[in-house]
Amino acid sequence: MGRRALPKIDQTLDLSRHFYKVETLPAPWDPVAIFGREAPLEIELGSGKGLFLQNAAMGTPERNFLGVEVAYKYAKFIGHRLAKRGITNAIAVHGDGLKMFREQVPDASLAAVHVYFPDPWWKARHHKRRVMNESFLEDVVRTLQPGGKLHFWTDVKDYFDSALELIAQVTPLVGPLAVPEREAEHDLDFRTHFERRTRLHGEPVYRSEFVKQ
Ligand SMILES: C[S@@+](CC[C@H](N)C(=O)[O-])C[C@H]1O[C@@H](n2cnc3c(N)ncnc32)[C@H](O)[C@@H]1O
Repeated sequence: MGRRALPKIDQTLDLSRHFYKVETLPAPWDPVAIFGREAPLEIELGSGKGLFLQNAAMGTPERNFLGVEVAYKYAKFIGHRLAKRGITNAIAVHGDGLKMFREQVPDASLAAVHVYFPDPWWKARHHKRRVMNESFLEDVVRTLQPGGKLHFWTDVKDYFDSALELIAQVTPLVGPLAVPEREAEHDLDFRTHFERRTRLHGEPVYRSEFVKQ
């Protein structure tokens, strides 16, 4: 599926509290400096246009959310989206999420990791570029707190099956737990934009959830 152009953003809006670059995140890692409070932190890798971040932040105000997105214009668009709505418990970060996990996210610091509809890299010789790889999964296990969750959804059956096999092989995560499909109550009542598009096309979505014990 291709992507539509992004709506224009208001260049005068102050994004300084909602849009970061991986290199400008506080070092050492300090979510309190970003969010101004202590709260369970959830990270989404590959946030696209940011629907998950917006809905999750508004629906669970007692948690903090960080979305990392490698495409600059999407990351900035998300920052704008969050700033425009005055959301204080979510930020967008521009950069390589795999590198951020490897180099910056501390052990046992996360309540959840979310990966929704990652780029499928269809050709077998490109599968090594898939984000659900062994090294990232090791980082997920390392950075989740006990009881923390990994959420992985996709519309690509082959990616789903191979990622679940890899999770079983290389991690102690418990799952997959069943994630039932929910009826959408309004036009943006989907986990992400890609879930919305996939379901509006009448195609299946494969959902999984794992827990670190
Ligand atoms: C197919 S889109 C899905 C977007 C969104 N999760 C959704 O479901 O609507 C995958 C997104 O992952 C981003 N991405 C790919 N590799 C990444 C990485 N290493 N770090 C951060 N974002 C990444 C891409 O730029 C793209 O926006």
